Amino acid sequence: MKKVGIVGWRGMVGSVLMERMRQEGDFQGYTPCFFSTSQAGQAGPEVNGTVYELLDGTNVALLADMDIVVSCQGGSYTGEVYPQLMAAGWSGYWIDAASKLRMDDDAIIVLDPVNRQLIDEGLARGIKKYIGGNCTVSLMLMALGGLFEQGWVEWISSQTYQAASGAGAKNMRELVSQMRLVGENAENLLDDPAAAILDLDRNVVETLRNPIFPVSNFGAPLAGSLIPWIDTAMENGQTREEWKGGAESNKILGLAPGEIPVDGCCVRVGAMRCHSQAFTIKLKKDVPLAEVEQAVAEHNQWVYLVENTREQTLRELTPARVTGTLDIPVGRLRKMNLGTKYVSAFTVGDQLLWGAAEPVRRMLKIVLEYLG
Ligand SMILES: NC(=O)C1=CN([C@@H]2O[C@H](COP(=O)(O)OP(=O)(O)OC[C@H]3O[C@@H](n4cnc5c(N)ncnc54)[C@H](OP(=O)(O)O)[C@@H]3O)[C@@H](O)[C@H]2O)C=CC1
Ligand SMILES: N[C@@H](CC(=O)OP(=O)(O)O)C(=O)O
Repeated sequence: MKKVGIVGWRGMVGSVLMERMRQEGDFQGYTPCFFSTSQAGQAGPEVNGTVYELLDGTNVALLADMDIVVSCQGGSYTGEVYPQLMAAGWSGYWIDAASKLRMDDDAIIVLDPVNRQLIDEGLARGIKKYIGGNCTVSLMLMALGGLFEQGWVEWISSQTYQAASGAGAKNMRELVSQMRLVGENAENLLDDPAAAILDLDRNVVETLRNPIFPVSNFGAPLAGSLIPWIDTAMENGQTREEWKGGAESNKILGLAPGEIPVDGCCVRVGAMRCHSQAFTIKLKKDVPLAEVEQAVAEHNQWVYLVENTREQTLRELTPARVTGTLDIPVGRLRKMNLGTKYVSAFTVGDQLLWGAAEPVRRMLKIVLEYLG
């Protein structure tokens, strides 16, 4: 029996991974071992009737005993532990949700509905590092994979509307705390239908600007506001999140760096765990809209078209509708006034599912199948 070490299983991404693995009956055909960096020796998760004792996630000798390690523990953990495993001569498979190793030459960014061929070639070539992509990138490629597959895309500009979950569990709590405070402070004015709307507005703004408003995680109000900055600064004025759009998309598609330019502005909004994106797509030729729609809709079993009407958009194309599902709706699809080669589209996806846990879960199955 192969041994699979799972690190980070109780974190936010790891919990979604565990949930999906249970739903899909994935815990069979191998011996799972659960690791923790802070709870070694304590009782871990119960799987198929067995409660697993937690192993020390910092113990390289224990990790080196695994055939496959799946980590949702984060980039600093990977940065500390992976080099030690390599130095110890470990030759197992490392599957990771963190960005740390993504751009390594000997790593493949995994999104199998889009790049299964690259993954299979990698396995055959003896590649051992398989890393989940950035959430906005994975969700964009799940949505627009059909257009890339056709070779129609000249460039893409993406404007993102990213959920609090992308910044972590504490940030999700902070967003809801902010919402609560706004609601509590406005309660009397809200309950009085005769209250002047500008008084209500002033009340909300005063709450947002109050020095005691909880912003220690985001650094600024998100409820009733937005934050047009995600991740660190790059030298060229992009944020790292914006840089990932171009760098990771081309790598996932097996293209040369920058072959298809992807750039835009990444913005944090007050959604809980669904990232949304508006795309301006420049096609290489004037493809009729019906063919664009067909290519998008036929690419994978999770993507589907939302009719470009108010009714269908409000019903299908919102974080509230999509959250907690693997659905990848694509709507607002139309030719733009900019010219016949320009297409506009909008998509929503759960950033903890296709954006983080699902590609990793599926990759574990692919490696296990490969190893037989
Ligand atoms: N959040 C996201 O949207 C995405 C995250 N990722 C990657 O995944 C990594 C993990 O992210 P995320 O899941 O948000 O991280 P979390 O902070 O939720 O969890 C990481 C680890 O923190 C420890 N921990 C400490 N206290 C608690 C607690 N009360 N509940 C649960 N875990 C606790 C656990 O490790 P231990 O048992 O060892 O103490 C856990 O595995 C990120 O660093 C990022 O690299 C990738 C894509 C998207
Ligand atoms: N940066 C993403 C979440 C994330 O963890 O991305 P990455 O896996 O590229 O570090 C966000 O804030 O929405």
